[in-house]
Amino acid sequence: MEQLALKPISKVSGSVTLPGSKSLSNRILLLAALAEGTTEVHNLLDSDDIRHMLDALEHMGVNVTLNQDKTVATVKGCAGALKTPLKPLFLGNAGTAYRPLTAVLAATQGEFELVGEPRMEERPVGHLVDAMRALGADIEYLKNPDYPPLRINGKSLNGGEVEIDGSISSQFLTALLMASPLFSGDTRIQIKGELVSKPYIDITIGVMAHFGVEVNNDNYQSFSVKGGQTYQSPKRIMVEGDASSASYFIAAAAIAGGEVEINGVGKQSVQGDIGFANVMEQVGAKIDWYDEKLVVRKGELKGVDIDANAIPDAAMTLATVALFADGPTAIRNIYNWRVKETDRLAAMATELRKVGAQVVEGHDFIEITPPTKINLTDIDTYNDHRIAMCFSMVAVGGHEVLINDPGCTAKTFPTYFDVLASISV
Ligand SMILES: O=C(O)C1=C[C@@H](OP(=O)(O)O)[C@@H](O)[C@H](O)C1
Ligand SMILES: C=C(OP(=O)(O)O)C(=O)O
Repeated sequence: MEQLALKPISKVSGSVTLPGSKSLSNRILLLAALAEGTTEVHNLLDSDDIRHMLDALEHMGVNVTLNQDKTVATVKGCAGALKTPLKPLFLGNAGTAYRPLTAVLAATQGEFELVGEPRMEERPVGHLVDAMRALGADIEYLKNPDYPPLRINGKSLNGGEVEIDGSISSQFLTALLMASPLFSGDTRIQIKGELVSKPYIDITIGVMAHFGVEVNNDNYQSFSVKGGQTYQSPKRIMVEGDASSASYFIAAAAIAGGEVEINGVGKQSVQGDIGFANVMEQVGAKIDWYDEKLVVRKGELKGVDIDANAIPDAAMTLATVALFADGPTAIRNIYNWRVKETDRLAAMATELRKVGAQVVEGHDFIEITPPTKINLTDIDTYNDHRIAMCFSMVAVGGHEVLINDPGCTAKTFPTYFDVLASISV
């Protein structure tokens, strides 16, 4: 297996331009494909998760052309008329492709098989399938109940009143919302349990609005969408930089200093993970906020105790920032770390202990006490892009670290280690 030896970094300084947001890219591609009209998507992310969505759309007859560096896509909308693909749609481990496609295809005439990487078969999808079945969808589990792969016999659905469990993943509600305008009648969705990762629902509602569909959100408890609508292309749409990817550069500047300008997200960001910048201000980073960029400098780093339910992805970065804080850090209300690329609570606890931290791993929290001495060790990355990127903070803190399988960053940020090198001194 490939291993990357990251040498100690004494300072980070300069400017980075973030790749496009994963969450926005895959939502926009799917709605552009379903829409009436042609959409030019700018600053699209070029990564594995997006490629899986693009391949799936292509296999269903959608015409997409990409520019040379694959950051501008021209999508000819099919006005809801996706074709039955000749083979199963392989969606890797991309939740933002798998979940929305499950709901949308269940409401589209045709037969579809949705498959993925082995880990995708361990990531639950039952809450979404339950809701879709309650609306009359014909979805079959091909291996284990509640988990991918799925066979979908798509057909016209009427909509109506439906409940969905929101306690494990917001992606199920996102998927149901995106499919709702395709139902013939109106839909009213009631949330069961406490909805997690709420800011991602704002992203969904915002993208749907760009495509001409309004969602009524009653305090994240119930949602309503009118039926019988076709998405309308906005003609041109710009993807903002990825706020989760920004977290690594915010953290790096806060730990190592120098000054880093991060282009692509700022005060105007629609992504909840921008909240990581506020958390880092609490930790001690010095941040200047502009509409679409941040400038970050080092500060004295304090341990904090936060509820990170709203920023589950960026919060992982805090777990490695914690290695350099002056006291313990607690990250709470993150049970669903366990059902993402790997069991992230267990994996982060194991790898942080290898570096020398004292760690308490709870059912839905992690507490990290910084080590007195950082050990030289190799970091297992569990095919989880974020673990690979998070542990680069060890080098940023001035200690060599060996990252196993660094190529796993291809899920959302294939050029991450090059971009980090470009600002490292
Ligand atoms: O809707 C989205 O774009 C996402 C929602 C979050 O998942 P959960 O809602 O499962 O927490 C997040 O972790 C994921 O990376 C992207
Ligand atoms: C949880 C993640 O991915 P997914 O979109 O596959 O859920 C992630 O990117 O951290």
